[in-house]
Amino acid sequence: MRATLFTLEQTIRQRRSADPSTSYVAKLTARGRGKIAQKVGEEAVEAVIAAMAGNRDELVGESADLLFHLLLLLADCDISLDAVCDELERREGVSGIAEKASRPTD
Ligand SMILES: N=c1c2ncn([C@@H]3O[C@H](COP(=O)(O)OP(=O)(O)OP(=O)(O)O)[C@@H](O)[C@H]3O)c2ncn1[C@@H]1O[C@H](COP(=O)(O)O)[C@@H](O)[C@H]1O
Repeated sequence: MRATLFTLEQTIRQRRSADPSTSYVAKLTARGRGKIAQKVGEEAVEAVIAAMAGNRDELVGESADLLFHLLLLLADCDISLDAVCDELERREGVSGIAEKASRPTD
């Protein structure tokens, strides 16, 4: 999975400057960060709807759409997938319950 996402990240970075008439990545990039962010939100909602409907095939497809558009947004913000993976690795073995309990209270 990680290799697939890294390959897709590279493809996205290469396609950002392609001809928008032949590249969806270039076309959406040209529409601006707000539009890319909006697509991430839409795909997330579609994934949630598929999950709640119990539609596994739909959820797989919408999850792929979501990951693709998230990578596009990260590329637009010049944030590498490596940075996100590093953050996830930093969290490995730390229970979400324990982490939340250790936060300073306001
Ligand atoms: N993984 C994907 C991928 N997943 C989804 N999509 C496109 O994302 C778009 C999302 O479709 P939607 O119906 O949600 O959106 P839309 O048709 O733009 O509709 P509106 O936003 O206008 O309402 C579709 O055009 C899909 O084809 C993708 N387009 C490209 N890739 C990868 O990116 C590479 C480069 O693509 P190009 O830049 O198009 O060459 C490809 O080789 C693929 O590996």
